[in-house]
Amino acid sequence: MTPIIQISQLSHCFGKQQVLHDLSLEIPSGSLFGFLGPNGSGKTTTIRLLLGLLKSQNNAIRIFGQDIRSCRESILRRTGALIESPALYLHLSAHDNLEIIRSARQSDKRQLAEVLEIVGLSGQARQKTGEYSLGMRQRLGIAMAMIGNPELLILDEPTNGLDPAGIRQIRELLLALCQHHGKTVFVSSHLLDEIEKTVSHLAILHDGRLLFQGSLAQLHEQQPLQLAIETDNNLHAAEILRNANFRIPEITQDRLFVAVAEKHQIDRINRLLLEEGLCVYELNRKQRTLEEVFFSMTADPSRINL
Ligand SMILES: Nc1ncnc2c1ncn2[C@@H]1O[C@H](COP(=O)(O)OP(=O)(O)OP(=O)(O)O)[C@@H](O)[C@H]1O
Repeated sequence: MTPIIQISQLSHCFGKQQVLHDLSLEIPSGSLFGFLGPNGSGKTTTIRLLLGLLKSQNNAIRIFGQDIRSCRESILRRTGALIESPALYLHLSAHDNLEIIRSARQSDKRQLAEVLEIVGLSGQARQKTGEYSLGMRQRLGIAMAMIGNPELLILDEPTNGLDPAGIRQIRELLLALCQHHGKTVFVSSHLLDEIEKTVSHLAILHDGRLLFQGSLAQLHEQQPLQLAIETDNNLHAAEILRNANFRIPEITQDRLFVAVAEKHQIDRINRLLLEEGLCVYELNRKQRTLEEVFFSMTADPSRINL
């Protein structure tokens, strides 16, 4: 896939504070790309640089193959954005808020009904946005970003402050935008569960440095394999495996977890336990959640070999 956004060695300083360090990223066209990082890691700064709201200090950002510094206008015509919360006229309806943007962008009037339908607000289109819930406002913000039918949507923390139902609606909306409406969606978030359920690709940022970029599958492949084992005597099983030089990171009441480097060790573990007369009830690969991976990376980024 051709990258729709290419960032190469992007650095940024606010005064003497360097907040981005040589950030290089490629966002594949058609992807739902999650941009993850703890508070203050530089996500919003990156997004503001992508949109030309901050001037990049080196020649590092290309979107649709064009340089943001020299082609900002033509890039923004093909890009919709939502940074945190949408700026709404609260005394106006959703329809009228959208109409202001539509007329400024001189896009087709039929788009209003279309975007309202996509974000599930057709029924409340004439209601004042001051009466909208936070989730409805965020969905309207995404509808606003879609006016002009942009190929690329850049959304900064669109689920911030939402309840679980609101988060789920945004998640379904982002998936639909990508899968059914052909958009590339670049979304920042610190909600790891959400990212794991939604994105096809992701990048992890920490203190302005990139720790990982790639697909979710690649991220999981890089993680050490662990086996969850249940036997009729887990303590004895742990002792047998330790004696055979296996590392046991964790024992819970009903399982022990064993670190394995290669697939064939699983067979060896099984044989060792059976030879010692243990009953093996379960032998299962344990996949670390994104949350576990994220915290292990951000707790000690130097350990990650990317
Ligand atoms: N306008 C500014 N002037 C000075 N420093 C800033 C400015 N904007 C951001 N920073 C600093 O840059 C760093 C990165 O901030 P940024 O908002 O990009 O992080 P973030 O990952 O988006 O965090 P959050 O999840 O809290 O929004 C922080 O240390 C922040 O204090």
